[in-house]
Amino acid sequence: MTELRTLKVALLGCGNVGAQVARILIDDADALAARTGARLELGGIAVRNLDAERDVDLPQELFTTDAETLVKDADLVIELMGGIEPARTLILTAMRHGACVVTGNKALLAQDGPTLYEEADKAGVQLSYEAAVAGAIPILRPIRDSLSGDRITRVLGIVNGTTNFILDQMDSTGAQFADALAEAQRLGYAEADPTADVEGYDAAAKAAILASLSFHTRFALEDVSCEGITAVSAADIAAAKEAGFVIKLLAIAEKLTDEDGRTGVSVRVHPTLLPREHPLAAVRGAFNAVFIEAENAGELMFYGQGAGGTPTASAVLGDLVSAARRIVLGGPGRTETTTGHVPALPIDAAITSYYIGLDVADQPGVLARIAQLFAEHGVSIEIMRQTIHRDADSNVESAELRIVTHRAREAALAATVEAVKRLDVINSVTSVLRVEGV
Ligand SMILES: NC(=O)C1=CN([C@@H]2O[C@H](COP(=O)(O)OP(=O)(O)OC[C@H]3O[C@@H](n4cnc5c(N)ncnc54)[C@H](O)[C@@H]3O)[C@@H](O)[C@H]2O)C=CC1
Ligand SMILES: N[C@@H](CC=O)C(=O)O
Ligand code: NA
Repeated sequence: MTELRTLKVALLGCGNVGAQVARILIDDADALAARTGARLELGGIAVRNLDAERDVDLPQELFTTDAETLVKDADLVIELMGGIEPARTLILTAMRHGACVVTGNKALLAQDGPTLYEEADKAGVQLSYEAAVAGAIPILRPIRDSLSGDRITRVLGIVNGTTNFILDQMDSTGAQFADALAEAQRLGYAEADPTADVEGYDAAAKAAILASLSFHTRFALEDVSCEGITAVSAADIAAAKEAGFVIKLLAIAEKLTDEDGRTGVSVRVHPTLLPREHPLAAVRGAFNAVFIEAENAGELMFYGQGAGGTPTASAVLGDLVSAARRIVLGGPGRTETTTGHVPALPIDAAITSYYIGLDVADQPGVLARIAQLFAEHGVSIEIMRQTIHRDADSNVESAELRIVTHRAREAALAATVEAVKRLDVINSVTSVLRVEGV
């Protein structure tokens, strides 16, 4: 049998994902070599603290605090430190020294992707990041390769495991937000700073990557309209449940034409009501799922574990083997194309439905006045439900109104809500959430 060549792998970071990647590289070395056509030798692991406790038992001699020397001497570099610096500089150094890079760092890609893609092109190396979006789910490669002969029109997905876990726990067990978040952190789903998860920034970074690959145009974080789940209350979840909906944090990227006839892409992240029978409503715990609509393929759905050390390591290893195979064959291949030039549209151009909860005075004519305001703004009502409450002490009656609208422009919906707030019969607007799938 011919001797296989050896490719040197440098690993940066040994946390939730990095430790699992190191374990698989060592335990499955023979199988990986057979699939790659080269031996993938783990040359070193850059860490901050040589003596830190790790999830996995790894040979101590692999650890180093000198990440720079490690990347300069590698054929393949895996960046799993997270954050912007020093990850950015180390990736650039690795590529300038001829190494292909695999990363899961969506925050860095969303902030400074173009610099990294340009450097990869210039250096003739591959930059792969399947782990950065929806963890283990193969989603970027299908968009980039399998669908490269089609035109994607819409991407809709649950791409953050932590927030899906929290919303699911609140929906199914009545858990408090803080307890559900602590459990997600314990299970290794949450980012080092969970603000990125609960405020929607992590999903927004993934939405920017999905939109860029789907529409062949570079979209940055600032092109994404972003709303997290911190304002979603237990009352919102209970009201949604009673009306037959579930609340999910969705990332949406879709091609639209705005009121001026300009075609662009609306990229957004926000809590969304979905009918309980919608396929995305069945995505539980930290699982992720992404729907893609393409002109010729029609509807496609990708489902699996979107977070956690071991599942995410699977995506990293897939990228590593693919990059190593290309080295063996000679040539980096093409990692992304930016041939399109579609603008990012503001949130006002989005077309969606709204769920609106109102606390109103129980007087004759109130419903008619509210319905008239909706009609004046060109927003049609699909469902209107009223529940009467009587305060036992004061004996005063008030009414709780729940309205679901038909699809309309976001700008018209927002203007309707503002006008409703000004009506003297409105005590308060208790919730405003977007609805998909009706
Ligand atoms: N945990 C998950 O489910 C997923 C994580 N990711 C991404 O993968 C990357 C890694 O995530 P985790 O493993 O969860 O993070 P983590 O926080 O568990 O691990 C990062 C490790 O890198 C080390 N590190 C940070 N700066 C360093 C430096 N300057 N030099 C040496 N070591 C350094 C930290 O000490 C830590 O051990 C992040 O970019 C994250 O966004 C992507 C998909 C899923
Ligand atoms: N914090 C992220 C990890 C994966 O990207 C999540 O919860 O989905
Ligand atoms: Na993925």
